[in-house]
Amino acid sequence: MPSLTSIAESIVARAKKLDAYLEAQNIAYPSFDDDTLDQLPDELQNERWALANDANELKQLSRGAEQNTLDCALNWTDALGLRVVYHYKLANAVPLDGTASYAEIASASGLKEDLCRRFIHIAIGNHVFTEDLETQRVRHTASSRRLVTDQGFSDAVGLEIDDLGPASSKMIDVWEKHDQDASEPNQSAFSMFNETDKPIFDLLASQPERARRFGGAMRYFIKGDFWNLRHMLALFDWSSIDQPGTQVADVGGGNGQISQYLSRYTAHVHFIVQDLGHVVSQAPSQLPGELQDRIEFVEHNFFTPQTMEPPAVFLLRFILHNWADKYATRILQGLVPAMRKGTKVLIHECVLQDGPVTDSTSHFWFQTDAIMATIFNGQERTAAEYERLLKAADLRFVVEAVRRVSRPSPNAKNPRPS
Ligand SMILES: C[S@@+](CC[C@H](N)C(=O)[O-])C[C@H]1O[C@@H](n2cnc3c(N)ncnc32)[C@H](O)[C@@H]1O
Repeated sequence: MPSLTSIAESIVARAKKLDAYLEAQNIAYPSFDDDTLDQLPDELQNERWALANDANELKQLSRGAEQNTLDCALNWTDALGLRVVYHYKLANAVPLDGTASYAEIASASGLKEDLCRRFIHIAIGNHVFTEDLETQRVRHTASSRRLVTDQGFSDAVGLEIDDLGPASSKMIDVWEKHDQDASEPNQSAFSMFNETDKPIFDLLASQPERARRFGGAMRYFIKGDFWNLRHMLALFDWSSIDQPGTQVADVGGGNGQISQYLSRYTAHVHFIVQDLGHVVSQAPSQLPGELQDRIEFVEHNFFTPQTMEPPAVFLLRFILHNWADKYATRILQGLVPAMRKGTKVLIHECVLQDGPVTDSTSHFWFQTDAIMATIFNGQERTAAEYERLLKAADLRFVVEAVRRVSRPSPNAKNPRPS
């Protein structure tokens, strides 16, 4: 382990680089009121996340083993503070550029004044709101203000804090009930918490506001660079199959947005987007006219054997992580009847790193593993786990390559080259 001083020196070196850029561009230093680091160029965004990781490591070392573990154990109190803020829309009760008294916040939100004060004070510990010392009036920080001004951000916070976090409290009960072998999507912690035997999307289908929030949160998350579709171009040489007559099956391809993107970077490939009936019946109407003859939508349940002529490529993007091994294996087995020697299966997923991961950037993917477990009984996997899955489906699958995009923070907003 490096000395505290050397970690601190790394922090100083990184901070100097960021400060130098801000100064040269006449941009204010970041504050809790104004998150100016969002304005950093692509090449400095990675420096920013590295600074955060170093700072986090130094913080954890200086807090020490006990306090650091207790910090983790006490996370629920901060989550509760944020949940109260979210639930009662306390951020909306404070003017964007002014202040509000606790009485005014109480009257606008419907939450009793003393509860407003207590839980806003908890949130202030995470720089969600601040309070003027003399007047005791509440003022926004960048975080609380964004809850008001950015619906997607608010949806993302709400989904985690109001829906998924509480549902995760049932994870161990699910394991106990199913001999630690829970694989059914309708027996997830989410389903148990919501006292239903429906899987998440069936339940949300009858709850429009929750479904809207889920969709809003997903759209917010995939604005991050990790999900930028241009990575699809770097991960596979599409020109190698771009000949007349070539077909690509986009399995679970939704409304065809991936195929649409790829069709703009190929001249000849014909894309067959497969999904459930209710999805493919809506999708063609959203297709731009010039792509009508490049992209076809076909109803296909991926748990059933493929009946199409063997395509050059089966593309599975963010499909397998929604499913436990039992089902992921079946999805892969379903491809086999339409495979010939040389047929490619492109699995585009987050691939967990092997071994211990402590930096907060990579740790995010282990957090998504917890999310997959909670809502679907699904999971994120390492490369070795994907290989095991493929071999369990059919011993003839051969892993040719595992390609990773450079590892920007999943929440980084600015696109950067892969
Ligand atoms: C997480 S989304 C991924 C969509 C797309 N591949 C992407 O990367 O944006 C999962 C997709 O699988 C589809 N799906 C779920 N169950 C399915 C099934 N049994 N057969 C075919 N598609 C299914 C869903 O409708 C949805 O479009």
